[in-house]
Amino acid sequence: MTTLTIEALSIGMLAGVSLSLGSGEVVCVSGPSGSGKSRLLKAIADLEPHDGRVCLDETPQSSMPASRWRQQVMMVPADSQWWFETVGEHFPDGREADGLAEFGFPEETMGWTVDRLSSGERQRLALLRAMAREPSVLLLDEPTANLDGAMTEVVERWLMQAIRKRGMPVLWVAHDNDQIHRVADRHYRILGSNLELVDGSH
Ligand SMILES: Nc1ncnc2c1ncn2[C@@H]1O[C@H](COP(=O)(O)OP(=O)(O)OP(=O)(O)O)[C@@H](O)[C@H]1O
Repeated sequence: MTTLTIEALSIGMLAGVSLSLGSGEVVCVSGPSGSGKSRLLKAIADLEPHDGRVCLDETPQSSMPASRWRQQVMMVPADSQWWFETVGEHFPDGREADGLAEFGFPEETMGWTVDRLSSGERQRLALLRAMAREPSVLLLDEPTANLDGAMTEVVERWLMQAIRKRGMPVLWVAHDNDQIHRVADRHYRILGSNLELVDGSH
């Protein structure tokens, strides 16, 4: 059982955000462009300085080196970063990615160079790469923004199965209400400097 607790977190325009996510729970956050969704995820991932407290179970973010925290509380940004020449070098121990075939990739994908990837391929491979590192918590920033309807549903199903099986708390930034209805256990909307619970989502 893993729990992520956020207490009185403030970053940018957002102030005093408090949230608790239980094992296998998906909490969606939506809000207008520029309202602070990505910055909220970055603060929780310890990628941006912020006020307030974030805890993984009983362990505060402030007590752990940022690199170790980020391995456990892993953010998958909308624009993923790739450092090596080939896809396979980004996967731990050269391990084959679970879900490769399901996401429509041929076996030789691990040998592909990163610079040939389309935006949708990058997005799917970034999700597989994150899951291969076995984080305790997942922070997803519009994980299907570059995918068509059919692939969005494949990726959603795969993610939901993995999230429930591994019991990961997940904060999922989304703008599509249909997707939010499909995946969210709870839905918050950013209104000004606050997160407001959307009616009927709990
Ligand atoms: N490091 C930073 N310092 C100061 N302001 C920042 C920083 N990073 C982002 N901002 C600003 O904070 C606001 C929120 O940015 P953020 O990227 O979180 O928005 P968002 O809700 O994710 O938007 P979108 O849906 O367009 O991706 C924006 O006005 C942005 O310009």
